[in-house]
Amino acid sequence: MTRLFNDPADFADEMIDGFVAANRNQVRRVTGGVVRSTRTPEGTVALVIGGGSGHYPAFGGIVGQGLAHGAAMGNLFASPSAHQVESVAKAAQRGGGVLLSYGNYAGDVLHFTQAQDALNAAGIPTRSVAVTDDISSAPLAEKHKRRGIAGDLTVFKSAAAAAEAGYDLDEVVRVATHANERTRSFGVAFSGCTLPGATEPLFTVPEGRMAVGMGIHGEPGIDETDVPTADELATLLVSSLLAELPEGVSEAGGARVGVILNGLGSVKYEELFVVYRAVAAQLEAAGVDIVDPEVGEVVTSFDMAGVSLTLFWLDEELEGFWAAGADTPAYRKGVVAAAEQLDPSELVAETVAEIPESTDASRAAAAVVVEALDALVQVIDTNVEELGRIDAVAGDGDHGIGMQRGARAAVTSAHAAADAGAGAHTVLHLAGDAWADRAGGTSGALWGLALRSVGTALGDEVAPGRTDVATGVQAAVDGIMSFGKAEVGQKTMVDALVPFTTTLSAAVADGSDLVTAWTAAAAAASTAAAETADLLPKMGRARPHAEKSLGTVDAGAYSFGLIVTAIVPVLERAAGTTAPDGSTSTTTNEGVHA
Ligand SMILES: Nc1ncnc2c1ncn2[C@@H]1O[C@H](COP(=O)(O)OP(=O)(O)O)[C@@H](O)[C@H]1O
Ligand SMILES: O=C(COP(=O)(O)O)[C@@H](O)CO
Repeated sequence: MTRLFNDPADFADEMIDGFVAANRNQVRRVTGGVVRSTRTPEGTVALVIGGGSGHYPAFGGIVGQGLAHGAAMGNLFASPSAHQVESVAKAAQRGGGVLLSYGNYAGDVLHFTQAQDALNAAGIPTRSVAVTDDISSAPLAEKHKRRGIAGDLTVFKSAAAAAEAGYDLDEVVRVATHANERTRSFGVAFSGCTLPGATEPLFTVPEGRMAVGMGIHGEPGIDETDVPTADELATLLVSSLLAELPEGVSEAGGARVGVILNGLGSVKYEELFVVYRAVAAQLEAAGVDIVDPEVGEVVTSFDMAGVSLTLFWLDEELEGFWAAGADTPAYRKGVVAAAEQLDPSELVAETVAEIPESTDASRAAAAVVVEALDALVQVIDTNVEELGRIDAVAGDGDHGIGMQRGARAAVTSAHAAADAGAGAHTVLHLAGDAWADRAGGTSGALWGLALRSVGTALGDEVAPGRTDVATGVQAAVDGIMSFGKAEVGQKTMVDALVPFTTTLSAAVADGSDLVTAWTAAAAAASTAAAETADLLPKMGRARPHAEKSLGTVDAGAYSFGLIVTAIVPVLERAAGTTAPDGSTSTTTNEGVHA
């Protein structure tokens, strides 16, 4: 149970502010996260890590000498936005290029990839390595689909040590990739976790039971048993990992191995030590030479009761990096020479976006956009619990809170922009950035992209007509499919998006007014969303345990259908076909004219 918070919506930001205040000699606050407070030699590679808040020490807690140069820190259990990652990377980089490294989660992959593209376009050579150590989350043949858990530490530490040894970007990528190949983890859970302000846990484990292979966000596991003894748990963890030796390791006997026994938030250190006693004995009985074991909290999940074991199969190069010193707020090892502190003035604060010129016509359209976003927030607020329930069947259950965070941030930004005289394009662009920044996650990335795409089509000059709206919707769908790589039939929001845009564009082309066209398109999207219950997920977090999803609709498709349906009355009012008191009229609207 999480007890200490103010407004839950501000928890992540307030947590980061407090973390920075408590660790001023190691980290500095920048837009999107934190960077080292110490100077990094010019020309060296910067390791920028990141992910959702709620996993301390990951990710800000392991920023410092011998480990990360910066961490992009997203909202609770949601990836940071591309903008946040880009901001941290620009503050951390010192001319040698950037390696982005993060846990392999759908939202993180989308946002970090977007940031990587933007950084390369800005002339900062940037590469990425996603951590895929959780052997329970996908079979070996699909190792690239596995989730990242406490193996973050072995990959991040190896990459950082290589960067501090002066390796160039290609070599740092090679080391990080090799460390990821040589890292295997396996975890169990005894309870769920409750996010700040929530009255119910995000996910649960039945009392007296142990969820084997459950993810750090409650992603479904592979088995459930009674809670074992500490020694029996050690046997399960060790045997599961010894059953999958990485390439290049022919046998456990004689192998040198870094070991992490990780607590997920509410298992006491003393309990971990009882388990580690048996872990060490069983590894040594298998002939393993244990090197620099870590027992404690490396990657947590709020107040989740759980344990994971990580084996880092060393070779000579990796052992040197594993043994290297580090000095970060949450992880210290060996001796690290004190580096010069940066002057606060050296970290330039981000500039606030200017509001460009717009016409009265576009500002009138912007007012309709704001009303549509208000309707969007209202329908998400009404359905937030149901969206979380649907997403929890095979995903991590955060679709409802993620959409709510994003939508509320977007509407706040949209109102502010409209009040400042912004046109439709600017209102939608700022709303899209705010959505992605606050929501993170897969839906945060995609809805941010969608709003920006529609905004580009509407512009800040003309009174957008139904053709402009249809063009903007099509651009949004094209962008989401190009960026997210999902196709129809793979159980994602694309299954509702495509029928929506197809129906809308066809109706507009046939001469229907916008209200008629949008109403027909919303019906098509809602029907398609309902039909996703018969599909198996092929993309996103629900994919690894797809069979659990049969019979349940896709959360993103369902929320999309709710949203476009909720916008119909807004368009009717804008077209003057429905008065604020709900009475209707029969005017033909040529476009979105407030
Ligand atoms: N590659 C993708 N393209 C389009 N939509 C996707 C993709 N991957 C996942 N989704 C959508 O995202 C929804 C989950 O959103 P969210 O809860 O934000 O994801 P996560 O928590 O995994 O980041 C899914 O129900 C699905 O509709
Ligand atoms: O869950 C996380 C990110 O995954 P999403 O796909 O954004 O939900 C985060 O807690 C770990 O980075």
